[in-house]
Amino acid sequence: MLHVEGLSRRFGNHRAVADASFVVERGSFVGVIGPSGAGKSTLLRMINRLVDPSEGRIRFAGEDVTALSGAELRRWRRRAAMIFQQFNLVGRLDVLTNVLMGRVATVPAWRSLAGLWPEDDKVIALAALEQFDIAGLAAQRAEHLSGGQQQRVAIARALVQEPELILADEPIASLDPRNTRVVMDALLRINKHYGITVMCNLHSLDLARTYCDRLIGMAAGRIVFDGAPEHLTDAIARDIYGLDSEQIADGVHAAPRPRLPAAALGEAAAA
Ligand SMILES: Nc1ncnc2c1ncn2[C@@H]1O[C@H](COP(=O)(O)OP(=O)(O)OP(=O)(O)O)[C@@H](O)[C@H]1O
Repeated sequence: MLHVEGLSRRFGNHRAVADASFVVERGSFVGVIGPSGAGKSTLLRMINRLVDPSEGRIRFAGEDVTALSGAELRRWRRRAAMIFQQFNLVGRLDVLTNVLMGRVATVPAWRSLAGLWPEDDKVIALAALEQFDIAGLAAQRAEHLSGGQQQRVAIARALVQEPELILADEPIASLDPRNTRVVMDALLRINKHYGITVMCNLHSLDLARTYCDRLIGMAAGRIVFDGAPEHLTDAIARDIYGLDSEQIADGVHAAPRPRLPAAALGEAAAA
């Protein structure tokens, strides 16, 4: 179980996340919704500790995540795998090797550096690709894949980390409608088939309502809704997004800001 208690993050005088508190039950699929700039990404990044909280505490299965550093923090990032809008694959490497990167903590460094991955890990990585119908792409360079295929590779890489929690930060923001469905189905499969808890930032209310069993609504850094999708009325959605009824009916919301690849921000690719 994930406990978030009074979590805040300030950038200068601006509070990107203000006093967020909630508990996430194991095995749930939680959508974090809200307009651009609401604090969704900062919230997820704090849980993974890519961003340090200014105040508050994160606990997971009794462990104080906010207090972790060094090797303990790296271990936490394996348990809480992050999926990014821009996929964060190594384009010049083949798909199988990208997925094997998710096993990097379980093999001696010399083996991964030399590309001498244990056969067992290759089997695990291929099986993960098969889960998402892309095993046939194993030998292709990641940069030659479509966005939807790349995001499925990123999800397979997260899966082979054997995480307990997946934090997906706008995973479908760069994808067309068909690939959006394919990627959301892949996340749903991870959640339902493997029982891995998923927290997913989404701009589309329609998608959030379709895939998530709980929604956390954010506006201006604060949590303004926390409940089942069926309890998120159009009136509440209007308040969260500051939109009119027609826009809510269309499921259209402010587009996310394009993000720099996390690698460019110095973040760990599959941390
Ligand atoms: N590194 C940073 N430095 C300064 N301000 C930041 C930083 N990261 C986020 N912010 C600010 O914090 C606020 C929340 O940003 P955040 O990216 O968490 O929102 P979001 O809901 O994920 O938005 P989007 O949907 O557009 O991705 C915004 O006002 C943003 O400009």
